[in-house]
Amino acid sequence: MRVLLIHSDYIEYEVKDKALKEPEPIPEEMKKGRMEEVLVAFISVEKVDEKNPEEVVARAVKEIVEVAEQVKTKNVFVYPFAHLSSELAKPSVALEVLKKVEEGLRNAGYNVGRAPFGYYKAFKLSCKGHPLAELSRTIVPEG
Ligand SMILES: Nc1ncnc2c1ncn2[C@@H]1O[C@H](COS(=O)(=O)NC(=O)[C@@H](N)CO)[C@@H](O)[C@H]1O
Repeated sequence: MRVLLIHSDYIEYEVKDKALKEPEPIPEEMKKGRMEEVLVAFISVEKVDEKNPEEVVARAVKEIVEVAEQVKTKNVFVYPFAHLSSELAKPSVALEVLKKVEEGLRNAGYNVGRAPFGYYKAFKLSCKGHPLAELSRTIVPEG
């Protein structure tokens, strides 16, 4: 799994077209979204993660919580992003993993948003620019 973490004043997105034949079914209210004072986590789920998705989810939640504590935000936005890796997991696995990361962060007490999976989306992001505002993590299952 590749994670790009951007501490932002805001992120906003708008769903455009389908990027997959069968994207995640979403309610009308998920077609646009915005979050403020937020740690945005752009996540590419990788083929290697299919070996132990549970482990990768647990470690991703831990890494994201650590950064959220450092930058002092309780708001996290999970953004499915297929461009941080050339070895992507198949969409069915990727969506499940992303939903579990969202759930894990919520269980850790964070306000969590997530962008819809399998769509082309327009987005605007305002990076805060401080020394910890741009970080990345690579998580590979050991087990
Ligand atoms: N492994 C993955 N990790 C994160 N997001 C993914 C992954 N696979 C698919 N997606 C989601 O599905 C969308 C399309 O994925 S994609 O790989 O870019 N494109 C496609 O698969 C098709 N356009 C055929 O190439 C991405 O924008 C993202 O929302």
